Amino acid sequence: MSIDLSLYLVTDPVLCGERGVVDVVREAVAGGVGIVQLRDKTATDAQIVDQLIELSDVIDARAALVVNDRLDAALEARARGARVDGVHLGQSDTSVERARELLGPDAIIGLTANTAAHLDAVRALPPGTVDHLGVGVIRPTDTKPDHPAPLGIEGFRAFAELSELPCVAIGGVGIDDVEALRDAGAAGIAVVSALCAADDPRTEARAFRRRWRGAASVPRVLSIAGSDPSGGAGIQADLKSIGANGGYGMAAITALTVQNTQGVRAVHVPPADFLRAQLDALSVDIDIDAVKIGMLADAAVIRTVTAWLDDARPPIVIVDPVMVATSGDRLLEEDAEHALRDLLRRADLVTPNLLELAVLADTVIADSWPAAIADAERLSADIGVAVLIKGGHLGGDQSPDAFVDATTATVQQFPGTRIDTDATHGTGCSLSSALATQRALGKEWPQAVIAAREWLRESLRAGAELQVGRGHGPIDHFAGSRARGGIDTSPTRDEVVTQWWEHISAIRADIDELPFVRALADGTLDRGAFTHYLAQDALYLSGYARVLADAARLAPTAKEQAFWANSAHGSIVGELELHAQWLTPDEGVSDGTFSATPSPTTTAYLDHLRSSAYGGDYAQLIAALLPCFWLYTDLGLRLGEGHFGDFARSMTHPYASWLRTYADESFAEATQQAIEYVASAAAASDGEGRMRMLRAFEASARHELAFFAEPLRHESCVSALSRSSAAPEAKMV
Ligand SMILES: Cc1ncc(COP(=O)(O)OP(=O)(O)O)c(N)n1
Ligand SMILES: Cc1nc(C(=O)O)sc1CCOP(=O)(O)O
Ligand SMILES: [Mg+2]
Repeated sequence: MSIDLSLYLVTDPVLCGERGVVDVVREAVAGGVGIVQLRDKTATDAQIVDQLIELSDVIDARAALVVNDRLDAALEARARGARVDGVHLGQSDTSVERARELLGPDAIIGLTANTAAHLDAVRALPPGTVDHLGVGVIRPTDTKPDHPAPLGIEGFRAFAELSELPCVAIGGVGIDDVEALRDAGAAGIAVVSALCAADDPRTEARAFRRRWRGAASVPRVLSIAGSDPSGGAGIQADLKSIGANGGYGMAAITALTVQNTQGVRAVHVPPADFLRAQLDALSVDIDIDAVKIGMLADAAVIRTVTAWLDDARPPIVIVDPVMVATSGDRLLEEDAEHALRDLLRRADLVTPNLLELAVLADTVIADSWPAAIADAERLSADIGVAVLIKGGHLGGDQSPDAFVDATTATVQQFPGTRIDTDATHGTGCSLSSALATQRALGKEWPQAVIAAREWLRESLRAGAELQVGRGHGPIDHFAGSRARGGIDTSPTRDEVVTQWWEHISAIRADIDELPFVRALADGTLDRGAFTHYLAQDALYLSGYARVLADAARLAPTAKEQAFWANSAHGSIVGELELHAQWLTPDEGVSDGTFSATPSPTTTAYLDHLRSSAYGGDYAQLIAALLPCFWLYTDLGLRLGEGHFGDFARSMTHPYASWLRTYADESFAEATQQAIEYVASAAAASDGEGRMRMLRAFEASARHELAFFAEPLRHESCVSALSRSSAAPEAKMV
C-alpha cells in the first residue's frame, strides 16, 4: 500500500470529547486523512487492542492505521484480524529495529526525530528500518506538555533538508501552516487538536487537504448525469464546461441516451447498483470538490444518488433538476419526482428552468419574471436550499437569471439581453456545471453566478459558428479560450494580478465581515482591542521591514531595489510612529520600552514571509509581500468611499485619524508600484513559478484575515491592554 502522509491524524481521547475517537476518525478519513495514529497514553494494552480492532473496521483500508508506542498491542490486534499497518515510536520507546523484526518488511514504522544526532542514528540503522520521521514540535503545544524546544518552520526546513527520509511536521500545527510546511519540504503534517477538537473533522480535514494541494490547485468536479452522444448536453457538455471553467471534470453516467441535436430517440438506464459502484470508486479515491447532478432517469437512480450523497457528503452539490424537456415532455415518472424532492434538500443550489420550477413549486408555468421569482422563493423555502431561476423560457428580448435563497431572504438578479441563437442545446447542463466549478474555485455564489454566466454568454454567442447538426446545435464551450489562442495558462501581465485579486475575493469578503473591521469602521471598537491590534501591528511592521529589505537584496534592477528598500524604510518609520504617537506609555510602552510580545498570529504571518524570503525566489517573495500593501489600500479606499457607512468621516469617530492613514496617497502609489512589479515578475515566470507566487500571495492574504480577526478573539489580552486615552494622529507605512 502506498501511504499518503500529507494529512496525518494523531488521536487524543480527551480532545475528541464525547463523540469519541472512532467518530472523529471516521469523519476525518472521509475528509481525506491518509494515515491515522491511535495515541492514548492512559488506556491499557487490552483497551488499545480493542480500539485498534474497531478503528480497523471503521477505516476499512481507506487510510493507514498505526499505533503510538504499543508494539505488543499492534501485534495482538493483528493476530485478532485487525488491519494495523504499523507503529510510531519515540526515541525512548521500543526500538525501531525490534518493531521491524516483529511487524515485517511491509509495516509502516515512523520514528520521532528532531536533532542531528537522531539523524545520524537513523543512518546507522539497516536500510528500510524506518519509513518516515515525525519531526517537531513546530510550535509550542499543550497536547504534548513534555515537548522539546520548538523548531519553527525554518528549523523544520533545515532538518528536512538534511534528512534522507520523508519528514512529517508535528506539534502546534494549524491550517495556516500547511503551505509553509509543505514548501519547507514536509512530506505531510501531523495534527492532533486541529482535527480532534474541530467541530466538524470531515470539513476541517478537507480544508487541510485543499490547502496542501495548493491555492492554485484545479478543483475536481464530478458530473452525475446522462450521456448525450451528440456532445452538446449531458456529461459530454458537463465535462467541457468544467474544463473550460478551470476544473478537472469527472463523470458518473446515470443513463445512456440515443440523441442528436434534433431530439432524444431512446434512453437506456444501467442498473442503479452499477451507478453506485461508479460513485464509490470515485469517492474512496479522489477528493471531490463539487458535484453537479443532471439527468437521473428514475426513482431508483435518484435514491441511489441520494444515499451516496449522504455517505460521501461532497462539499458543494448543485442539482440541475432535468425533469421537463424544452418540448414540454415530462422526463421523469411521478414517483421519481417525489424522490427528486428528497434529493434536492441535500443540495446547495438547484437550477430549474421555468418548466421545472412550475413542477417543483407545484404551480402553473410563470408567465412573468416577478411570478418566476415568487415561485423560486416558495421552492427555496420549501426545500431549504438556494435556487438559481433562469428566465430564458419567458421570451422577449431579456434573459435574466436570479439567485434566490429564502433561508437568508436573498434575491439577487442578474439581468441580460437575450442572445439571438438557435444553438442552445445543453445550455442548462453547461451552466450548472460551470457554476459548480466556479464555486469550487472558491467564489461566493454571486461571483460564481457572474463568472459562469459570462462564460456561458460567450459560449452561446459563438455556438452557431460550430455548425453542429440540423436541429438546436450546441454552445461552443471553448469559445473563450479559442479566441484567446488556447487554454489560458499564461495570462498577460495585467490579467495575472487581476485574476489573483479575484482569487482571494472570498478572503476579502471575510475581512469585510469581521467584527473587528466593522467595529473599527463604525467607531464602536473596544479600546483594548484597538491597542492590541496596534501593538501587534508595530511588531509586525518591524519584521515586515526586514523581509522588505530581503526583497531589496534580491531585486533584479536598481529601481526595484530602491523601491523595496524605501518600503522597508517606510515600514520602520510606521513602526516608530506607532510607538511615538499611538502606543503611548499608557498603551503598552513603559519608560520608552515597548513591552508587547508577538501573538501566534503575528508570528505565523512573519514566519510565512520569512520562509518566502528564505528560498531566495524573488518573485515568490514579492507576491507574499503584496497583500499587506494591497488589502490596506483597498480597505482605505472603500472606507473613504463610505463602503462601511459614513462613520469614518464623522468628527467624533475615535479612530478617524487612524483610518485616514489607510488611505494615504503615497501608500496607494507604492501599492500600485508593488502590484506592477509583482505583475511583471509573474508574467516573466513559467506556470510553476506563477503557481508558487499565487500560493504565497494567497497565504499572506489569509494571514491578513487572521491578523484582523485576532484582536477580538483575544479577549483576555484585550482587557489587559485596555486603556481609555484619546488617539493622536498617525501615519501608516
Ligand atoms: C507523527 C508523529 N510524530 C511524533 C510523535 C511523537 O512520538 P513520541 O516522541 O514517542 O511521543 P509520544 O507521542 O509517545 O508522546 C508522534 N506521536 N507522531
Ligand atoms: C503527539 C505529539 N508529538 C509531538 C512531537 O513533537 O514529537 S508534538 C505532539 C502533539 C501535537 O499535537 P497538536 O497537533 O495538538 O499540537
Ligand atoms: Mg512514544
